[in-house]
Amino acid sequence: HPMQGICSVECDTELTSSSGKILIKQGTVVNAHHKVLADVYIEDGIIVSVRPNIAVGDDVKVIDATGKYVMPGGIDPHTHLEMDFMGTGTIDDFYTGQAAALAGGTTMHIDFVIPINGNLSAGFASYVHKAKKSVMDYGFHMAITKWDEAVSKEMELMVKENGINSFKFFMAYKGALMINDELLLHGLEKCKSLGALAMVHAENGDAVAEGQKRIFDLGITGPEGHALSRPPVLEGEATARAIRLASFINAPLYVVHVMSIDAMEEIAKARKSGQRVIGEPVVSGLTLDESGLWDSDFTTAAKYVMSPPIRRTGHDKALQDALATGILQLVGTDHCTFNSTQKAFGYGDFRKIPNGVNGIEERMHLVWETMVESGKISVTDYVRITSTECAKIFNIYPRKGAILEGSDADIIVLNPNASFRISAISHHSRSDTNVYEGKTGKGKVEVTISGGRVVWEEGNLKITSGSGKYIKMPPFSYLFDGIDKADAAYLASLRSPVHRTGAAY
Ligand SMILES: NC(=O)NCCC(=O)O
Ligand SMILES: [Zn+2]
Ligand SMILES: [Zn+2]
Repeated sequence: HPMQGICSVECDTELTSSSGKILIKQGTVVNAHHKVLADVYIEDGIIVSVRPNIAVGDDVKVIDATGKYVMPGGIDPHTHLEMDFMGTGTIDDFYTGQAAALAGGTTMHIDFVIPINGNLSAGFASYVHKAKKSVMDYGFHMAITKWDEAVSKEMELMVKENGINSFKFFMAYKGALMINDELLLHGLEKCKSLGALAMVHAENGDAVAEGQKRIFDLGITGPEGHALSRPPVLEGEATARAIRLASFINAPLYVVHVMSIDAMEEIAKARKSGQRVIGEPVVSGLTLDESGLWDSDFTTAAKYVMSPPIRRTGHDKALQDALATGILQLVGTDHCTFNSTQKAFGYGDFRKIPNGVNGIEERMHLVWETMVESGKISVTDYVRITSTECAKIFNIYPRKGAILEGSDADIIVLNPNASFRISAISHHSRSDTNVYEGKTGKGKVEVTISGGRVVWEEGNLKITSGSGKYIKMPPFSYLFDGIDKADAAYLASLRSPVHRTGAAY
């Protein structure tokens, strides 16, 4: 049964509730650009009105948000639900993963379609099937794992017909998902021509394989070997290489799961020079350090294995500061959950521990605690880095990522005076562990509204399998504005070499 492993969930089989009328009263409505004391009125899944003192009839459900923040639901740009990976499959599917998301205030996520034997259409069809049980809205990125004419043609199809506007290139996972520089160059060219965003997992996969052998041969076989075998320098190198190749092509670039100072500084340097590079830190990198990997208990240590690895203390604070100052732009989770039985596949050989950690349920609370409660950023910036910026980058703003008239009614009510506590006992993921076990903080998502339905209230989930919609994401986001002009200026400048323009020069 799909409810298995989900705590306090009530099945709502009546889809009629989707056309409910809701009034959220007296809250502080926060958008990325502005916050204001106002009411929000919702009908048929859409925000109809945002202004003070909205009067309504008895048929409207009223939510009192006095003293609370009313914000766009979170959008998680980076998840892996029901993904086949490292000889097993992630334990959260589109039902349990999304249930967890809604309980934590996230109302949309973008998952990575993995092609089947390099075939994009087959991969897409398989993810369409997996996502049938969705309980909230979702979009897709797609990984590119090989290159030929068919792949190039299919990328076009994915963008023009299937609503995909971003492709991920894995520079690591040698012998599995990894691509080489030649493929990355082809991919960048193709992405640019389609108005699709190229994303990279930036680690030097050849060096990682060498590092793994070196550490294993030294007799270090436990989870700590994972961190030792792929140090920050390998993330910095690949990030720099991807950035330079993107500059050579003059294509925008999105670096996923930025885990180290080394990678972050490459992004900072490129952005300072005017290059369009987006950096996505993830909650694990922002709030954890590698000490868990040294736990003497294998099950505890193995749960922290993800790639790039969670780093030594210091990287976390530097990533927080980079996020606060705009060097990094939005926060993901890389939710890629395996239970302790799956993690145990790597007992005695850290190279076989399935890579990935949880976070889809915890992101909104942990970012609030780490960034807002700590005084590092404003409430409006919180909305920007958890929702609005993602909607803009993937070209679905202001349908998503805003509380504006006409936007989708994906909304959370956060009580800044209540507190949260994270535990595998009470979380909604199917996993039996949680890398944030025991973390507490101020700020609690008390209500989640998804597509105009109240799905999370008073600690209860009320969700309907199949109610989530696939959100098609159109190409040519703001990141592509002016790219053609820069290209034209570069071409013209070739005639007078001393005046050559372009980031690569
Ligand atoms: N990050 C990780 O360890 N697992 C998910 C796959 C990826 O994003 O690289
Ligand atoms: Zn990755
Ligand atoms: Zn990932």
